[in-house]
Amino acid sequence: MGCGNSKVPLEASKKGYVGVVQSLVAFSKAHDDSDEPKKCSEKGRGPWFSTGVKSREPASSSQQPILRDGRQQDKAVKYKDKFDPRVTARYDIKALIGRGSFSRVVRVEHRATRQPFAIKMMEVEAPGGREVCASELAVLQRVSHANVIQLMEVFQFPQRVYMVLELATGGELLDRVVSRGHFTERDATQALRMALAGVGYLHNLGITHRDLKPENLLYYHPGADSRLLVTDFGLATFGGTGPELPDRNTSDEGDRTSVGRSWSLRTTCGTPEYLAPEVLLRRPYSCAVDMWALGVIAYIVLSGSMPFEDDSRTRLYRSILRGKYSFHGDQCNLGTSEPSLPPSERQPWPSVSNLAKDFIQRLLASDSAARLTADQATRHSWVVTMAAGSSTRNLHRSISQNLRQRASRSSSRCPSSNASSCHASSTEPGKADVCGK
Ligand SMILES: Nc1ncnc2c1ncn2[C@@H]1O[C@H](COP(=O)(O)OP(=O)(O)OP(=O)(O)O)[C@@H](O)[C@H]1O
Repeated sequence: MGCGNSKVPLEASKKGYVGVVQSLVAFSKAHDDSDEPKKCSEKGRGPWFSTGVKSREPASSSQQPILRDGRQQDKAVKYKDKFDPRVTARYDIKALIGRGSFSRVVRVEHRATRQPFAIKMMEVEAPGGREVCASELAVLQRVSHANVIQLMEVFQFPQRVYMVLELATGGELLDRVVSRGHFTERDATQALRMALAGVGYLHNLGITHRDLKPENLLYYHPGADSRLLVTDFGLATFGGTGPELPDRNTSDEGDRTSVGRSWSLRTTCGTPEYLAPEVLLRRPYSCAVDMWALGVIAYIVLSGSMPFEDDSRTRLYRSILRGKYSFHGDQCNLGTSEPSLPPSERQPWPSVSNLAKDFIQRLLASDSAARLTADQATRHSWVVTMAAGSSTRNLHRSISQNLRQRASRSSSRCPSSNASSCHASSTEPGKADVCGK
């Protein structure tokens, strides 16, 4: 279940990782006209080799039911032809999972071990594909954490890159919220703690994700004890973490590599509803943008509605810059034509604790320097007390109702007049003049 518009892509021709796949292609052409994938047994030596299958325990086949097999399998047959035979010699393609802007993701089985994996096939030659692929690979080849999707092996050819990934079969974060019959603040903190663990790990490595949203948080398996995995590193970058740079304005037009929180990033990218104010203001920004996005995610998980939403991009950005959200409900939901629940029951916020609201407010702080870091967020009283306590207040009905209504009105979103009248200013006002330019 998705929340948000299509993403704002990486600005073209930035320095940094663009060159990685180019050099990979050049390397491949210069050294091997037969288009043979480069092999290596070790991670981290460079992007132009297969890393060899890693040994993280895959989900068992009994933990696979979420993938819808019928039509996907037919499509998989179609996509099999597009796969390089050197990949299909090793992996049996079972079903199509989904498509991204530059990618197709299929469920596969390792022919020798019968272990299930996902393969993300990326079109390197599509416009913009090179940058996205290079960013994703550069990050995936360096990470290993229980809450971050694990790269197992890579096959790289001039036109396509095949990333063999851990297979996540538990579905997206919000799908699970809806599919459960019961959802409490405690459940929310459990999910957020896992997301924070993954994001904190990335930040400690100097990586900023830049496209955190519920769709990019996948459960490893359908069981209640599943890990939650941060996925989709197409917009991720090295930088934005580490000691603050002495001169915040020295950055060139591209992102910089650096090793907490340095305001070293400049590229405007991400998904509109999740963009932090500093990104919209085109100021140098840091990994704090991920913490803002986690604030948006926390708001959605607890209410089923978006803190910032508008059909008009300009108005959406203006509300973000004004910090214009409220804990009083979502006018868009109130305005729907089939209100199967009375407004009081569509409003989870009166039932949500003040601590939870405080958590969100500290993440949705317009001043990025005041925003919680991943480590601070993990130690926030709401996360600590809810994880230890047993909150029984069931928010499920109103959250899932709101989420379903959002999904069903995706083609006819609520009138903007409603949206602009429904939010009260709650954080730093006064920045609206900057937006819409
Ligand atoms: N390792 C994985 N296991 C299971 N499903 C996955 C895995 N990786 C990606 N997916 C799913 O495959 C689909 C396509 O993912 P992909 O990352 O290629 O694109 P996207 O993020 O949906 O789109 P875009 O590239 O435009 O951001 C999504 O539904 C995603 O949840």
